Amino acid sequence: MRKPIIAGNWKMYKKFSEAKQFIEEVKGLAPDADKVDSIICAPSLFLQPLVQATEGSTLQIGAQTMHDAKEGAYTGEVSPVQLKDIGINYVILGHSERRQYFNESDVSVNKKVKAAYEHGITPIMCVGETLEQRESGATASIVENQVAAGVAGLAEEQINQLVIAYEPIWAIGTGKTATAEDANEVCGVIRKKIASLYSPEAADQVRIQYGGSVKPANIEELLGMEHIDGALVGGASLEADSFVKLLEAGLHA
Ligand SMILES: O=C[C@H](O)COP(=O)(O)O
Repeated sequence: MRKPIIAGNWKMYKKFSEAKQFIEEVKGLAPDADKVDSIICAPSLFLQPLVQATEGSTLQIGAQTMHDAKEGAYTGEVSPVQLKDIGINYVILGHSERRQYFNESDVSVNKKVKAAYEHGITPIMCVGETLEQRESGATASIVENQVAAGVAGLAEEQINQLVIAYEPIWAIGTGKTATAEDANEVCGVIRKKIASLYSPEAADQVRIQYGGSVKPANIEELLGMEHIDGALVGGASLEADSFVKLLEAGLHA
């Protein structure tokens, strides 16, 4: 049985005062860490104070991106060493917004995934198809290729720790959710790809989240699916009440 992982992705939302207020409201309500992994991926600017604010809580703070180099002349970037040093254990990599607006490619995502492992940070590696790709029947091949490129060169014991987020781009922030069956089917494709690249055991361990307009009203159905082990949530992670409901759904998955 794979432990559910519910991660909020705040993207570039919230002022610091709002972020702190949210953490104060949620930190005592996150489930036991042995039952659900509960994570908020906050803007880089807020990471260190939010890590401090969650000390002693099962709510963890994650990052939304990082550079693959451990240090260097990369103005504006944050390194895996810097993240680990302040207590960050999760990082979202290859989110479709990073691929679309910041030129991230399968190759750069793969470098970042490897760098995250080198520094003891668990990657949440995002994959997903556009509407055009879905309509042309290319979803499975697109997602399989993204997965294969993203994990290239990783050892099987690293794969066991991996989190993959399947986020159909057309469902992000649009209010359109993939049906639970469709989401499960693609998550199943991902699991099968991991089995073919590594082993059935690795495929059984890897955790796969669904992301794209997840909210309290639909999370239970999604988490009830065979291949969906969690959710990566944007909009519905911004309000404390709503995020707590998502965490509770993880507890009952
Ligand atoms: O990382 C989260 C996803 O982009 C989903 O965002 P959303 O829940 O607002 O659709």
